[in-house]
Amino acid sequence: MSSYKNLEEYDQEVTKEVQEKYTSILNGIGEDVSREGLVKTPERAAKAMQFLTQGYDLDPVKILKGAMFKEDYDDMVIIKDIELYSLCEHHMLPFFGKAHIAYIPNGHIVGLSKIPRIVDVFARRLQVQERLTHDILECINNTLKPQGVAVVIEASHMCMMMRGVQKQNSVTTTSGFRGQFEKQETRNEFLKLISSHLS
Ligand SMILES: Nc1nc2c(ncn2[C@@H]2O[C@H](COP(=O)(O)OP(=O)(O)OP(=O)(O)O)[C@@H](O)[C@H]2O)c(=O)[nH]1
Ligand SMILES: [Zn+2]
Repeated sequence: MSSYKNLEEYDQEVTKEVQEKYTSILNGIGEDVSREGLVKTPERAAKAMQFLTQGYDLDPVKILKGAMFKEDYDDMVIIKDIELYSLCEHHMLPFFGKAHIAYIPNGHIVGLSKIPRIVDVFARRLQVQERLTHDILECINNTLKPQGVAVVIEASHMCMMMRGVQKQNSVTTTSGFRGQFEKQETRNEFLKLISSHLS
């Protein structure tokens, strides 16, 4: 089964190559790479970047297929408030927030933890929020083949907070709906349930 990378699992050649680039970046911004605090920074940054982009090496279909169980339950299953951290592909700065995901089974349910796992698989890549939303949506739709699937993501983008327009409070919401969730009634039930505070 796919799992997250341990530090010792980083590809040494990739680490070395990326590390050299980070040394150039530090030099480029006028830093002294030989000062104590920075000596190991290029290596740390190279490993951090590999961690944050490890989703390219993971197979979300395999993750879902590894825990699909035959079950007749055919009501809505919602996993809400799944925290996510990704990197915007325009600035390589973080965007972060929550995903709310629902599906209506069609003969098979999926192990609950696999939904947040596939969120991480797609979030740990260079992304835009819209594509991240659709990647998750299509993966569940094509693999689980449910009666319907819905994905809502609410996120804050550091590239809009720390730089650029410098807006601290704006939240971007993206959504995608397939199957039964294309019907207004089902979609509204889902939206009502994710905005309630039952939990
Ligand atoms: N649609 C979308 N845009 C994003 C996302 N993340 C960052 N962006 C935007 O990507 C755009 C890139 O625009 P550019 O004008 O090429 O870059 P820029 O000069 O750095 O733009 P500013 O951020 O406005 O300073 C910006 O408007 C960002 O806000 C995302 O997930 N989705
Ligand atoms: Zn950005």
